Amino acid sequence: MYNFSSILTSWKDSDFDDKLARLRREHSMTEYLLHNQDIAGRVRDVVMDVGRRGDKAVCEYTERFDNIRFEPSELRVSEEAMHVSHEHLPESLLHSMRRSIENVRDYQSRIFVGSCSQEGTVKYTPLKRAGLCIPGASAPLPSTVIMTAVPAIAAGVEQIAVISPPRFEGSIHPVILGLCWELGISEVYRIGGAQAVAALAWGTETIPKVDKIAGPGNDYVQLAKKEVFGLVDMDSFAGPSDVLIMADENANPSWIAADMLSQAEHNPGAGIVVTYSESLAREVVSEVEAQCSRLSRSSETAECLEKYSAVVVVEDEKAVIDFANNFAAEHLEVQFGRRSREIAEKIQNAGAIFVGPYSPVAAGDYFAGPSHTLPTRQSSKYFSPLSSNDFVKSSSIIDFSEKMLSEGADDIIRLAEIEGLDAHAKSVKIRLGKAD
Ligand SMILES: NC(=O)c1ccc[n+]([C@@H]2O[C@H](COP(=O)([O-])OP(=O)(O)OC[C@H]3O[C@@H](n4cnc5c(N)ncnc54)[C@H](O)[C@@H]3O)[C@@H](O)[C@H]2O)c1
Ligand SMILES: N[C@H](CO)Cc1c[nH]c[nH+]1
Ligand SMILES: [Zn+2]
Repeated sequence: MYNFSSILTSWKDSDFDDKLARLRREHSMTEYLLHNQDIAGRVRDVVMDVGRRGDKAVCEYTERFDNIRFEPSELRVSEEAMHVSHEHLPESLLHSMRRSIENVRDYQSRIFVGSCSQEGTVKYTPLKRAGLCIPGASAPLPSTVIMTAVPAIAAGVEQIAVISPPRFEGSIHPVILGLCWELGISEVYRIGGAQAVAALAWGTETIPKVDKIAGPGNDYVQLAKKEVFGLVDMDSFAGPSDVLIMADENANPSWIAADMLSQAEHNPGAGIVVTYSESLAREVVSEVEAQCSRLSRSSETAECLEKYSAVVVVEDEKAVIDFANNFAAEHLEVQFGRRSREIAEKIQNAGAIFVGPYSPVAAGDYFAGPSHTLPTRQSSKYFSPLSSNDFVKSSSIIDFSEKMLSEGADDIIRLAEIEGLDAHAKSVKIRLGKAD
């Protein structure tokens, strides 16, 4: 059995401030970007090289980082392989996937701004071509296909290209392929990391350029998305997973422990609890110790608990809420029994908020409807979850009549003249017969 007593920390302990500062550093975007300039530099080199040399560079980096030698013509998965993978999906799995897809489609359609009529003010147009990153190195994540592709489909994106890193013998997990086929996506490339993001952003001889790249991934994927911003659009920084669980004294310690472990098993992943109840905190730690050893990925999960996780006891309820707003979690659980909704109302910073004891993160990861691709490293202070609204762009509409122009003419002319831009002023005057 594991001993995780070191993750417990209380405001009454002398080293509390130090432990909290370490936890904040571990999860801070600022610290991460300041101290990973070397990776960012290598990612930039890969991105630029792919821009200059296209497929040749993509194949070289795939050989270097994934140990697979491909010819450019082999990068795209054949439709035959995708069709066969779909045929082999077990009926029960396909049934669960379809229920999940329906929930996501329904939620993403309901929140889509593009379907609200804004006649005469703004025009929404779906992006034509989106590139989606599906992780596959530490663990293949088929559910991420649903959580990235269905929002794009709900927005009306015409073409979707998927990248996912090659595993042994260059294959992609068959469930990822089968699921893409189920969703009508037939353009899948078996490449990952910065080289794959760069290929989608620049376009290569065999991979057509996209308009936006979205989806989770490791440091190389996320830093490459940041690097190609401008050439294409990108979604948030969706890196290593975390959950912050706010709990009162009546919350269930074994359920909380299970939810902490479910994020820590992502490796890298973090489970953090904040409560004002010392007895609950102690029970959570014992439960984590008891449950961790029974998991199939127990040693990696234990490592993530020790490195990135914590059970924090603070003074009172207000301190719990302040901690949560400061931490800006990717996933935030509110385990305050009947008061969970009321407490959730006080939260400003969180990627997704899971309200009450029957909303584990797993419900959002697989089924509820919002995408599980969420901003990490405390970036939920300024980024939002991936959604159908990421796959639409807007054009403003200015549709003046002669009357409207003449009513605004003096102001427009004055504002243009103060900038010394006579031609701007004249373009109004000429229409109203005021030009000299
Ligand atoms: N925030 C979210 O919404 C969310 C959702 C799902 C997954 N995730 C996260 O996504 C991540 C997935 O990571 P993964 O390990 O599966 O990787 P990945 O599949 O995202 O990327 C793997 C690729 O990285 C490249 N790479 C690896 N080591 C490299 C090196 N030393 N130099 C250059 N390139 C290198 C390789 O080309 C490899 O193919 C995890 O952190 C997981 O927690 C986040
Ligand atoms: N919790 C992860 C990041 O939000 C997503 C995921 C995929 N599969 C299981 N979980
Ligand atoms: Zn998860």
